[in-house]
Amino acid sequence: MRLIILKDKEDIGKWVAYHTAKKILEFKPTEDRPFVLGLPTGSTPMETYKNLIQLHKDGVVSFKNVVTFNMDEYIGLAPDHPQSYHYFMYDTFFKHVDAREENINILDGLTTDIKKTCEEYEEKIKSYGGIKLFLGGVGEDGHIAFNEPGSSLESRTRDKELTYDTILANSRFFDNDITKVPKVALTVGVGTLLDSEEVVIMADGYKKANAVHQGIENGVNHLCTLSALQLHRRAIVVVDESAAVELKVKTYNYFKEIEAENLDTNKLKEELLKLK
Ligand SMILES: N[C@@H]1[C@@H](O)[C@H](O)[C@@H](COP(=O)(O)O)O[C@@H]1O
Repeated sequence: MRLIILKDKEDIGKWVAYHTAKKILEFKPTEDRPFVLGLPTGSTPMETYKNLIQLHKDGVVSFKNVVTFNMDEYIGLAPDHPQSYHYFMYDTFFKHVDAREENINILDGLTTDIKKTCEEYEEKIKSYGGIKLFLGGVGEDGHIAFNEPGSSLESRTRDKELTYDTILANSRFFDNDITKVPKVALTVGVGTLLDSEEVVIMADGYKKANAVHQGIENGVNHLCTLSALQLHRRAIVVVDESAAVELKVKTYNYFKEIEAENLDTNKLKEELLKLK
């Protein structure tokens, strides 16, 4: 696992956007051979989307031949509900770039057949040969997507009951009223994420520091599904200084040192522009 420690959330957004655009450009996607990208919602990836949109506007990257699969969706929220992940994705990202409707995949929170919807999602991912790059955030308790503590590390796309902590944390998007937060969600599994060719998880702020510590310095454990990334061949965790405060000085120094060449976002952008 790589750990990239950057100054702040703005830098995380740049780093992850440049990294993502670089992967897309290197892949040279076409209609018949699209780049398959896994996408998250939440406040953490906002900066990444902002930077990806700018790169698109500057003519650096196109999403025309990028097929996307979103991580999760609340059960019971219609796509036009402002807090649904459908709405978030269009509002935050898709409507600002050249993504094609037929290439966008988001779990249907209004499905009447959960099992079928989840199986079809997995099948569709497979039909594209799997996900090249899955971006994600992390919950305060270390969950990735909606894989709450205790999720099987082999789990696939399914419905998942949300913990009280997650409901409480997400109530900030629902007028701080926990009764308005859906109690169940559809989510890709830990196994689904681990099957991706590369996974990049972002975390910023002190509230995520414990999750980062548990996920990186402790053993693989279903109580912190972020830690499952230790089993992944190509996992990158990108954090800011605040989210790194609970790491041991030794761990912090080690990753700062071995990644020293890879922390300069201006340099990353220059490298990206050379690929254009
Ligand atoms: N299902 C989402 C996760 O995918 C996200 O990583 C987490 C953190 O959200 P935020 O980035 O807003 O802190 O929230 C929700 O639980």
